[in-house]
Amino acid sequence: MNVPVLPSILLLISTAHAFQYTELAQYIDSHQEEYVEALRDWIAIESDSSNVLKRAELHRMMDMTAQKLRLMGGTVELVDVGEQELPDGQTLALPKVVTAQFGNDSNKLTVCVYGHVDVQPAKLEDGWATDPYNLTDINGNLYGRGASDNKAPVLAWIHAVEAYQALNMELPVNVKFVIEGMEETGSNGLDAMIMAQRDTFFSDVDYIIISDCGWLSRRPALTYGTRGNCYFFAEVEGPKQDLHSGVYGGTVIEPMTDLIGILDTLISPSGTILIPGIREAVAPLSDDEWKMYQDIQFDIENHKNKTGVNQLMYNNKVDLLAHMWRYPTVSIHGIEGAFSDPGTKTVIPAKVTAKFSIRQVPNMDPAMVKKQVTDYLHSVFAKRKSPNKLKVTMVIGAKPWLADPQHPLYEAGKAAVNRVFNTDPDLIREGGTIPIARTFQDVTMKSIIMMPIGGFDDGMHSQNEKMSRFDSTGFLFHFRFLALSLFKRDNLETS
Ligand SMILES: CC(C)C[C@H](N)C(=O)NCC(=O)O
Repeated sequence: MNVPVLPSILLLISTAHAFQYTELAQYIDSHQEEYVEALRDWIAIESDSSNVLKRAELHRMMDMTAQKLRLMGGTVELVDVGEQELPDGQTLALPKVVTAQFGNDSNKLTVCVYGHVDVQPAKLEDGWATDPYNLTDINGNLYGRGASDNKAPVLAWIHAVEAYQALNMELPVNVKFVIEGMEETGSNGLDAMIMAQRDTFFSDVDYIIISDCGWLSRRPALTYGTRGNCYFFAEVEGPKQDLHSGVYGGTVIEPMTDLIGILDTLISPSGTILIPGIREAVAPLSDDEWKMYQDIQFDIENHKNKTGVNQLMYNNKVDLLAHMWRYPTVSIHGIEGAFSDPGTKTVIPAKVTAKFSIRQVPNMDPAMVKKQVTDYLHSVFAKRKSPNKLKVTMVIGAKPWLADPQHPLYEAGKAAVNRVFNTDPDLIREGGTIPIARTFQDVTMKSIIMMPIGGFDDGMHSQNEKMSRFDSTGFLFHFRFLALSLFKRDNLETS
C-alpha cells in the first residue's frame, strides 16, 4: 500500500518554499469573503440525502459542484451510479458522483480528495437559533447545515486548487476529486463506482485525502481511524390500523410495547452491548494504544460542557477516548409511526419502526453483525409470545477504517501541521463513519490520510452546526494548511 516516494516526504518538507506558501496564504486571506459567499450558495441547498423528498435538491447540489469544478477548467464527469431501492420497494435515482481532474503530468504524484455535499436533516424547529439553510455569520462563526460536514471542507480543497491557478503557480501535484451525495446514508452506489473505475480514474492515484472529520480539541489533529456503522430498522406490525387506546387498550398486544421491550435488550444502562458475539469480536486495546491515548489532549470537563451532560459513562480520558473511537456502541435514533407531535393523542400505533445503529470497530464484520442482531432480536421477540410481526432490516453496513499512523503520509501530515500551527498534531481516531474510506483502501490499495478541518465544537449533525472563520480550528486558517499540504508535494516531486 506504500507509495514508494513517500518515505522521502519528510526530508523534502524541510525545504518547503516559504515564499510560495506566504503568497498562497495571502491570496486566501484576501479572498475570504468570496469563499464565504460560495459556502452560502452551497448551504442554501437542502441536500439532505436521507429524505427522498429532497432528492431534486441533491441532484442540484451535484450539478452545482460539477459546474464549479468545470469553470476552473477541470476535466469533470457526473458519474451515474444507478438507483436506490427504498424500503417500500420503489426505486429512486441516486445522485451522480462528481469526479474531476486537474493536471495530468505523469512526472507528478496524483492526490485524490474525497468529500461529500449531502447533509443530515435540519429544521429550524429542531432548536436551531438561525435558519439552517441560510448561512449566518455570528462573531465569525458561520452557521448552517453542512457548514462543517462537509461543504466548507470540500470548498476548502477546491479553493486551494483555485488559489494556485489564480496565482499562476503550477500545481505541485495532479489533483483529482471524488465528491458524492450519499455519504450520510452509507455512500450508496459509490463502492461499485470505485470498483468499476479502479483501473481507469483511480489507476494513477497515489494517495487519498479526506477532510470529513473534526479536531478533538484546540490542538490540531490527524485522523487515522473511523468507526463503521450498521444501521437497522426493526418493524413491529400488529392491528390493521391505529386503534383508540381507551376502546381497545387492554385487549390487544401493542406493537409499541413489543418494540420498546426488544430495544431495551440491546444495551445495558451502563453501556454493555447485550447482543451475543459483538463484544467478543472487538480487537483488544494494546499497550501502545493505551499510551497514545494518554498523551492526547482531551478535556473531560469540556466534553461534558459540549454535550451538556453532568455525568459521562467513564471518568477517565483513556476509557472515554477508547469508547468513542475503538469500541462499538448502540444508539437508538427514533421510532417511525410513533406519536411525537405536541399534544396528547391517545392512539395505539398499528405499526412502528425503530431505527438504531451499531458503530463498528476492528475486527467486527457488518455481515456478521447483521446476522447477530437479526437472530438476537427474533429470539428475544419470540420469548414475548406476541402475535405481532417483527421484521429486522440492515439498511447501512459500513466498515470501520484504520490506517497506520506511522506511515510516511502521516509524517508528512505532521510536518504540515507543524509548519502551519507550530505544534505537533494529536493522532486521533474518529467515532463517526466515513463509509467509503475502507473501500478506497481495499480497492485502490492506496493509503489514506484524514486531515480534519472541522472544529471540535462544530456540532456536526446537531443544531447550530457551524464552521469558524477565525478560530485556530477554523475555516480560513485551514486554507493555509491545505494550500501547504498541496505545496508540500511540490517539494516531493522536485526530489
Ligand atoms: C464525523 C464523521 C466522520 C463525519 C461524517 N461525515 C459522518 O457524519 N458520517 C456519517 C456518520 O453517521 O458517522
